[in-house]
Amino acid sequence: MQMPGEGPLFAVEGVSVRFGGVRALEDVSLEVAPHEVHGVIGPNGAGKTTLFNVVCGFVSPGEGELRLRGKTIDALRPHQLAGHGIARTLQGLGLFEKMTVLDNVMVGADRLARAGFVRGLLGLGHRDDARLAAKAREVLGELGIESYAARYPGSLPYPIRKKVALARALVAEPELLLLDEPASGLSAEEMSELGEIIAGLTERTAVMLVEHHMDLVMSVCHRITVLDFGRVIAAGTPDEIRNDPAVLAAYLGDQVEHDDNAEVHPLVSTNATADGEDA
Ligand SMILES: Nc1ncnc2c1ncn2[C@@H]1O[C@H](COP(=O)(O)OP(=O)(O)OP(=O)(O)O)[C@@H](O)[C@H]1O
Repeated sequence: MQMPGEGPLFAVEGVSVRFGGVRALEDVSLEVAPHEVHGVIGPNGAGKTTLFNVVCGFVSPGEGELRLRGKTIDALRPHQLAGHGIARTLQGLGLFEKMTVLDNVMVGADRLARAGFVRGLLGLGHRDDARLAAKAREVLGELGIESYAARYPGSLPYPIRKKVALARALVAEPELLLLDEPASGLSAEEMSELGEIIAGLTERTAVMLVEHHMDLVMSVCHRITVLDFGRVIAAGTPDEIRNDPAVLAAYLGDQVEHDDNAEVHPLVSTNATADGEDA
């Protein structure tokens, strides 16, 4: 595993994406250090989802490149993420409704064992179900949901389903975990628990967090990259971002456009940000 001080684990370098005439991303660069929680924020339409999709391999950048441990990743495809030690959760959780929670998580481990990157499972044949199940149970236990192992996702409350999706990503022991709006649909209490979970992940993985909820971003991220109209307008620690005039201007502009009556500071209250909708 890469250690701190060895340079970025992951880098986006000069990425531009156009959809027809729309410039969704323009010369975007960012670096995620090992064991860092790196937030990506920005007003509506800033390009966050497009950037997440580039990093997941769903969208090919027209220009620029992605680098993992210093090496360029060419033409990243979604199914190759696992082999690179990258796992993700999406807004639509993508759980298999006819499989138990345990089986859903085992699918994550099994898929990644085949890709040859599950560090704790290296050397396993993918038929070694007992060890996969033990590993899956261990991660469910860490997230406090082992008691749901035999249940089916459809019968569970949404916050539990979200944890199942997170367990499925974590079971692979990724070096980089990509989270797309993990707080959407959660109550304040659940969000604060999520914050604790994310903060606790850094011993084992770096996290790139795309998120609307400012309280969560400010409390868990070591560094934040701010997009506006597809460009990086600021990057730094939460304190630097909170006080950055360009960031304030971008959020205030967005807030005025979307809510003429809003009087709340856009970078300190979740009320001032739009909620992402889960599929
Ligand atoms: N498939 C697409 N085709 C055309 N334009 C697109 C497409 N996807 C995104 N865009 C445009 O690219 C820009 C960036 O969109 P994106 O969804 O990445 O922003 P975002 O920051 O995730 O927004 P939000 O916070 O509202 O989800 C917007 O102008 C959007 O309309």
